[in-house]
Amino acid sequence: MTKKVATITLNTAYDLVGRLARIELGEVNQVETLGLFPAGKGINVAKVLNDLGVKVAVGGFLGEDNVGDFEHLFNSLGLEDRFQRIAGKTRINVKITETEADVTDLNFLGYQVQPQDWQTFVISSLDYCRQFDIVAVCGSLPRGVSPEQFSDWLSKLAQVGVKVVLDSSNEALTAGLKANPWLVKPNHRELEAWIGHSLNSVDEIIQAAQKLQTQGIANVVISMGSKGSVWLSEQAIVRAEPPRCENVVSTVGAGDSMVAGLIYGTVHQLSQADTLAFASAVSAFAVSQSNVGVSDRKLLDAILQQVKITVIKG
Ligand SMILES: Nc1ncnc2c1ncn2[C@@H]1O[C@H](COP(=O)(O)OP(=O)(O)OP(=O)(O)O)[C@@H](O)[C@H]1O
Ligand SMILES: O=P(O)(O)OC[C@@]1(O)O[C@H](CO)[C@@H](O)[C@@H]1O
Repeated sequence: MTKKVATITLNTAYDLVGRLARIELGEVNQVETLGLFPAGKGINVAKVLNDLGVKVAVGGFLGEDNVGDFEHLFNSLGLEDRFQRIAGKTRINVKITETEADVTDLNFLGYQVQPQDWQTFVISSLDYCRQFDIVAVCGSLPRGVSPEQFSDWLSKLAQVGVKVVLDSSNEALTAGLKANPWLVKPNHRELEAWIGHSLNSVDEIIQAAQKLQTQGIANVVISMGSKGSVWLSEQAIVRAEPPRCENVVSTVGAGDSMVAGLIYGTVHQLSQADTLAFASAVSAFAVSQSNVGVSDRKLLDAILQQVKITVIKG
């Protein structure tokens, strides 16, 4: 039977994505706008899964003042809309890619979740999530949701019997880890922040990831940008190296595309190595475009052929 998938985004965002040679602080900067997208990590994961032919439901919070483009997206893709509308606006995140540099993020403030909103969310989400096999909980916490509330809800979600995939950062990641999700995907920097010191080689990254594993997390996937990723499970440690992308347009959503690829592999019962190879190809595909999604399956297959997989232990 096909596995049912939902993604939860508590802190949704409109992404305003652009590109310029170099940001001059204090000056007027002309930006080549690449798009304004209804987004947030869980929505990005859902968009990619939908392109890959996996049916997805989406939930979390949306500000009722600027909900239009989100509803248009859900309708046009046929995503099952479980979002709770609350007072206020969904935030806008500005993302600028400089030539030969990383993305600069300017994340603005959005809605504030009220205690009553959270109570309603906890009751309804724990109810509707029962019908799913995999629930991906992605992104940061909005104002009004404490790490303790998040951890408590996530523990209850795991107890419902779904496979919880967690992709978050900072205090939400630390709090979420206490709920023993089935899979986590921090990036290299997030792992450093969690462990409290820098990690300067793949070996050091694996050692730190093993500490996460011993906390009771069955699958720990660490993404390392253009250097690829490692996946530690009870069975094996696998490393994937994507091909070098010559034309990086925007790395926004690369991590979300990887999470979508990991879920795709799980849904289709691929092996650990095949799943990580597939997820690497999907995420490498993502950096060559301004938005997330898989528009060209042939190109994805071509990238997949170039992913290098190494079984480090297994
Ligand atoms: N320049 C690149 N070339 C090829 N693949 C890449 C590149 N950058 C990222 N990737 C792929 O995307 C995956 C996720 O990237 P990264 O570690 O930057 O995630 P992230 O920081 O969670 O991303 P996000 O920007 O979505 O938060 C990597 O493991 C890799 O497979
Ligand atoms: O502030 P968060 O929730 O951690 O991240 C939000 C965000 O940066 O993540 C996505 C890219 O991964 C974007 O669509 C969105 O703006």
